[in-house]
Amino acid sequence: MMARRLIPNLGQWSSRIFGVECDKKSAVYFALRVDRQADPRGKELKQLFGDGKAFSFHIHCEDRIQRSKIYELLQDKVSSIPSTDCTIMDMSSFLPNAKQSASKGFLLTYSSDSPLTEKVIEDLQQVEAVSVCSYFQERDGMWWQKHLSQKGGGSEICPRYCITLTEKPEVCPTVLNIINNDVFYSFEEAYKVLVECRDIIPESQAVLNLVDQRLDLTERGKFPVIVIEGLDATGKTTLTESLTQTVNGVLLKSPPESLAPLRKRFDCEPPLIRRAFYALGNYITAGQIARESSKAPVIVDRYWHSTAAYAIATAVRGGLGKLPAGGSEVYRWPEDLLRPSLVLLLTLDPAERQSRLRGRGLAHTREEAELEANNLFRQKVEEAYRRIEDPACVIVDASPSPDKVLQQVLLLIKNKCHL
Ligand SMILES: Nc1nc2c(ncn2[C@H]2C[C@H](O)[C@@H](COP(=O)(O)OP(=O)(O)OP(=O)(O)O)O2)c(=O)[nH]1
Ligand SMILES: Nc1ncnc2c1ncn2[C@@H]1O[C@H](COP(=O)(O)OP(=O)(O)O)[C@@H](O)[C@H]1O
Repeated sequence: MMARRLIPNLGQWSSRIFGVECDKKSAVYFALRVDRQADPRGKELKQLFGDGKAFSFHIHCEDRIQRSKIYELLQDKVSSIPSTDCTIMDMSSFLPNAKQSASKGFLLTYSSDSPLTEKVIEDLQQVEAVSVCSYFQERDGMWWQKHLSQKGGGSEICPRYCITLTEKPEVCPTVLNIINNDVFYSFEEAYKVLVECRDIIPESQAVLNLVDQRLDLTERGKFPVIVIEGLDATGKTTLTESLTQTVNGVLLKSPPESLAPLRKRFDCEPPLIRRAFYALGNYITAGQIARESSKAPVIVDRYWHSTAAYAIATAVRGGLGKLPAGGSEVYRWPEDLLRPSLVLLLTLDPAERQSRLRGRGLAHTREEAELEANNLFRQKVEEAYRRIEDPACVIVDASPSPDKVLQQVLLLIKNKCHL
């Protein structure tokens, strides 16, 4: 007997809002409606759902670790359909109160019959935590959302709800999702994620042990703390090493060496887990910065800007215009994380960076590969870097020779940190 799918009751759904990111520029929002009056504004829904078939997939799972794993499965499944057969759009479902983050999913529309698409829909209906809905318009002009239950075994329960266009919510669902799901704004929030995934990722306990042994110092010492940020192959390693020697400083990096053996394991996890790992790396490094900056200048190779910029650029689908505007709360520095004296962002034109990357060797991580394959992702990372505040990055042109870049940086440090 197939386990009965938990179809959310109307109470939970009656006020749900669905946001569909239709393309790089716009989104359509609709909500379930209790009354059943035809909605003359249905033409946007007609455009959204098209003349063919339309299905949405959402995850209903209380456990956020499981939810993040199932979302990756869902993403793999829907992206296995050739784009010639269908249109896939990001869809989020959320309750109007701004505190609750959205449940991420997809809207799939297609006109001509495609066995592969039908197979994917069939397969996803078998995944208990995935809620599959179809969308159709009746002769009276009303649009309906119908929940599809698993085939076979349980009896067909197919509740359906009227839907109607609704206004764009005050807080965009993707921003809701970023906070403490993709980017962590406190130590406790990141720590909780690793505790929750101990059962499925045994290495989490090793990370938690290292984090528990961290230096719980949060105050910067009397010497300057300079963070060097930038995309891969902009020259961070070269500059941090020469700069550390020149100022007789201490070189640190995030994630710290102690987490290096575990990094590969967490780099292949969903964003929720991977970012919590990197966030905890920043807190370990912060303790080391606090200790070392009481004795000498500290140079850091990547820190919170990298964690936030890569996370935001990954979480926000679509173009640069979809990034949260400057000043958004997603760009704010965690209150409990040691702030550096100065953050320098090395920038380089793509062609020069490519040639340095070739000179250095192949990309190692999935993220580095993504950076090279996806110009838009790279632009979003760079733009997210620039929008992070308190402290904001100071832009450095990294195209001159290593020595000239070093001289430029020494001047900046002298002016800004009186070193
Ligand atoms: N360090 C660090 N890297 C992150 C984070 N989030 C994503 N990444 C990405 C950035 C890079 O594409 C990739 C490799 O990071 P790193 O630059 O730290 O590693 P790698 O040993 O290649 O050092 P290098 O590129 O030579 O500075 O991981 C984060 O929070 N911290
Ligand atoms: N200012 C520079 N001019 C030319 N080549 C550079 C410069 N800085 C670094 N490189 C070279 O570019 C490659 C990447 O430099 P690296 O310091 O490893 O960058 P990152 O740490 O940002 O990935 C290396 O082969 C390095 O020798």
